[in-house]
Amino acid sequence: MNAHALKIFVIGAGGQLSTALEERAEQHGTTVALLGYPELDLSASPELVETQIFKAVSAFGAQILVNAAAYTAVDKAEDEPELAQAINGVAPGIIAQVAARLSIPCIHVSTDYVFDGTAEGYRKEDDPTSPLGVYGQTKLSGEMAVAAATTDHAILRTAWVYAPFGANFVKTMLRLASEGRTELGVVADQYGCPTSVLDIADAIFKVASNLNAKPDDATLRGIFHLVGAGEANWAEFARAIFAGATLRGAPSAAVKDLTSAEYPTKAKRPFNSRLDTSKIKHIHNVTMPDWKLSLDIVLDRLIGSKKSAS
Ligand SMILES: NC(=O)C1=CN([C@@H]2O[C@H](COP(=O)(O)OP(=O)(O)OC[C@H]3O[C@@H](n4cnc5c(N)ncnc54)[C@H](OP(=O)(O)O)[C@@H]3O)[C@@H](O)[C@H]2O)C=CC1
Ligand SMILES: Cc1cn([C@H]2C[C@H](O)[C@@H](COP(=O)(O)OP(=O)(O)O[C@H]3O[C@@H](C)C(=O)[C@@H](O)[C@H]3O)O2)c(=O)[nH]c1=O
Repeated sequence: MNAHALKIFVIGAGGQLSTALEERAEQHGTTVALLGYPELDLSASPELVETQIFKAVSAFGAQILVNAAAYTAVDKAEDEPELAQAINGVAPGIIAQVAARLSIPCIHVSTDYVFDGTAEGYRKEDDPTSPLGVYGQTKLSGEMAVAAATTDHAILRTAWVYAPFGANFVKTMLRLASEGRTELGVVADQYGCPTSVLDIADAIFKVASNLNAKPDDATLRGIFHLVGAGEANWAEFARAIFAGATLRGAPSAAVKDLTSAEYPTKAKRPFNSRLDTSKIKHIHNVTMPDWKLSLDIVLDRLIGSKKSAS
């Protein structure tokens, strides 16, 4: 282990982001420790949560605290608003308070679903928020709790996250095709920016290093949008997944465009949640790859590399 490695403590284990951070820590010259469910239950009493986190983070001697845990079941959150609020709305504030007590920066991750999706174009960090459902409302409340607890924070709003592991849209599409579905109806009127969790992890290591290097630089702190370059609607995203599957000899399905009304869900989703990433590019020097290039990397890991044409 590198004695000078940046020590990063991650709240959450086994999720997409916590797994990616753990996997990529060494190549970024950092040492990562994680604390997640069931050892830590973020919905437990705030006193217990704070005590457990403080003890673990201070014992590790962390220089940065990252919150990678969240309640991410968008539809289920409509039926469990209190649980979603405890995990997404309250716990981030407790985590940020621990960071403040230890005088270390806190990196928190939020979502495009804080927007209602009615505006045109790409959303900037200070555009008005107006979440449509419980998940987005609780994530917005978490952003506010972090900002209230410490100015030494970076809140990274990402979107449409996919990974070679965990639960995500790419894996759902591949699973449905492998189960024999030959045609799938997918909504084509919700637009956003698909984002590989591997790119998010790389960006977090860079942001962590910047925050650590310049503890008094306020411009490095605040809210930043962090999504894959490019855009898609969910049907286009699905078609790209199946095109990649076909090239790799894996089962694929035809995609039929649906409207949101034709694919009813418990929670409403924004029609346009494209995020503008120029702020993180200019301030943290983070340039996110095109989501289609990153999708290739994830598909390589999930179903193997492309078969050469013979
Ligand atoms: N996934 C996406 O499409 C998007 C995610 N985000 C945000 O990115 C961040 C990372 O999300 P991602 O990794 O994809 O999410 P995952 O759902 O893959 O992981 C969430 C993690 O939080 C943990 N967790 C949930 N409840 C608790 C609890 N009560 N106590 C402790 N840990 C808990 C889960 O543990 P367990 O598995 O044991 O339940 C899991 O490790 C989150 O802040 C999310 O809101 C933003 C935009 C899009
Ligand atoms: C599986 C499936 C989904 N859909 C639609 C439903 C929805 O509008 C869209 C995406 O569905 P999902 O349920 O996979 O995605 P969803 O849970 O809405 O994804 C969101 O997760 C949270 C955590 C975030 O923060 C967001 O950025 C976003 O990634 O595709 C279809 O149209 N057909 C299908 O067969």
